[in-house]
Amino acid sequence: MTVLDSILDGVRADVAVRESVVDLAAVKAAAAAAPAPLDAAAALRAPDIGVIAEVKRSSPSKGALADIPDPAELAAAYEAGGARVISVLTEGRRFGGSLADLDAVRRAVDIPVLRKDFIVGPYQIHEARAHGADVILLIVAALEQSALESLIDRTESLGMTALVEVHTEDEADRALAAGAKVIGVNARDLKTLEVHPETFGRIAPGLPTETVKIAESGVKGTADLLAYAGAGADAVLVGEGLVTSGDPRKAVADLVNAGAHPSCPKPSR
Ligand SMILES: O=P(O)(O)OC[C@@H](O)[C@@H](O)c1c[nH]c2ccccc12
Repeated sequence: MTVLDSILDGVRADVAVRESVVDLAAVKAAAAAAPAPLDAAAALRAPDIGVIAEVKRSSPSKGALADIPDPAELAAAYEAGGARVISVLTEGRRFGGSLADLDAVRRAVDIPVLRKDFIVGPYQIHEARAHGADVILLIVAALEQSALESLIDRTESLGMTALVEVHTEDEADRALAAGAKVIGVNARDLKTLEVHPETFGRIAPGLPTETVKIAESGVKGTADLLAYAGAGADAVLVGEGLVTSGDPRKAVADLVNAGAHPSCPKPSR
């Protein structure tokens, strides 16, 4: 059993518990009553390299990264530093996140918010919307093709953006076949937890020009952002490098400024 499989087992158990308290009909009604979603795809397509800044307490590979007693304060610092989107991990068992974190961040910022979790079915998508998310993550390695397609459709029908995560060329082909418009290449293989920074440069050039391309994981500083930009990234998704920085506003601003500098390669759109 891979790490991903064991995470998914825990997620399914947790979703079943939540659904026994708030059923699908109720969560759909809450989603329908939420304020309209923001257009995250447009934000990510804007000129220069975008930064998606993540609220991340711990990870299966590194254990505890940061306490983050006040996720709203951290998210506000990210926004002030120029982040385009805030990513909030809501998986509890391995990443120490929660829907309460998502709520707190949603209240604290005016930019799009990504619910970062292991989505296994439609319930979590309506739940994400009900808690104010504008973007959700769909991990190709965790989903059958038919489920991937229907979850992308469900996301878009709620006015949200699906960030479809891939690790290999085959997964990228599956993402495109399922209709993904925003693709994240995760340098961390969720089956082995190893980071391979060259993965983005291998996969991104094969994606259509119009696809929004996000480089995920392993960004510690501006050199990493510049390398991903050179390989065609529209945006980078950064967790550990920000939560462990001591000054998250400055850490984001340094990345944003590097991505806006004339010497930084620009997205080819
Ligand atoms: O902390 P890092 O190396 O900057 O990585 C952030 C992000 O890419 C990572 O948290 C991530 C990418 N895809 C995921 C899927 C689930 C959980 C976490 C992730």
